Amino acid sequence: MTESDRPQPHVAVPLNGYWTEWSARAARNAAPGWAALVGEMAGLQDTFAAAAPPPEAVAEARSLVEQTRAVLARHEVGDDDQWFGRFLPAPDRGQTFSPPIRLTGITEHALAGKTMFGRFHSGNNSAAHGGGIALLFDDLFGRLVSVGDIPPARTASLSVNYRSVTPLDEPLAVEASVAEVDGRKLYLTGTLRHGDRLCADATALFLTLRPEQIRPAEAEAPPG
Ligand SMILES: CCCCCCCCCCCCCCCC(=O)SCCNC(=O)CCNC(=O)[C@H](O)C(C)(C)COP(=O)(O)OP(=O)(O)OC[C@H]1O[C@@H](n2cnc3c(N)ncnc32)[C@H](O)[C@@H]1OP(=O)(O)O
Repeated sequence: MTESDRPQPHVAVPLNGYWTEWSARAARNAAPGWAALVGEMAGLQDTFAAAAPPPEAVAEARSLVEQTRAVLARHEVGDDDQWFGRFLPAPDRGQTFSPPIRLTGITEHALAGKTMFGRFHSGNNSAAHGGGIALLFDDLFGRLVSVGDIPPARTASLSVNYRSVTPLDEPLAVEASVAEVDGRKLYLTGTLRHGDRLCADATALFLTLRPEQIRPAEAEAPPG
C-alpha cells in the first residue's frame, strides 16, 4: 500500500436540506451500536462469501443467523423509519449493499474518494462483479447530486465501460463530477482506478425530481 492509498479522513458532505433531515432523523432514532452492527454485517457478507465450511460449521452458522434474523424481525419498521442506508455522513452510509466510499475531496461539482471491493462483491477470478461496479458508480453519483442545494434526483440512465479488471481487497480511487446541467438534467461522469490503471469509467443522467415526485423527509415518527 502506498502512502496515497492509506485511508484518509472521511470528509463530511454538505448535504442539501432534504437529505440532511432524512439522515438526521435516522441518527436521532438509531440505537447506540447500530453503526457497529452495520460493520459486522458487512464483514459477515465478505466472510460468508469466502467460506467453505464443513457441515457442522454450516449448521452452527445457519442457526446463529436464524437467531439474529428472529431478533431483528421483532423490530421491523416501514422504510420511512428504517436506519439502514441513512447515515449519510458515514463512508458506508449505514448500509451493506454497496462498498463504503471514504470521501477525500468534495466540491459542489465533484467528489473524490477511496473504496475497496471485498469477497462479497466478487464476480470471478478475484475480479469485482460488473454489477457491483455499476452499483458503486450509482451510489457515488447519488452522493454527488446530494451535495449543496440540488433538489433530490434519481438515476435516469447509467452507462459503465469496464476498461480493465477491478481487483478485490485493493484500495481503489473513485472520482465523479458534474459534466453539465441542463434544467432538471444532470450529466455526470466518473472513474474507478487501481493505482494509475483505469478499471472503469461511467456516465450517468440524473433527473432532479419535480415537487410532486418527492416524498416528505421531515415527517417525524412517534418515538420508539
Ligand atoms: C456521504 C455523503 C452522502 C451524500 C448523500 C447521499 C444521499 C443518498 C445517497 C443515495 C445513493 C444512492 C443513489 C441511488 C440513486 C438511484 O439509484 S435512484 C433509483 C433508480 N432510478 C429510478 O428508480 C428512476 C426511475 N425513473 C423515474 O422515476 C423517472 O423516469 C424519472 C427518472 C424521475 C424521470 O421521469 P420524469 O420526471 O417524468 O421525466 P420526463 O418528464 O419523462 O423526462 C424529463 C426529461 O428527461 C429525459 N429523460 C428521461 N429519462 C431519460 C433517460 N433514461 N435517458 C435520457 N433522457 C431521459 C426526457 O427525454 C426529458 O427530456 P426533455 O424532453 O425535457 O428534453
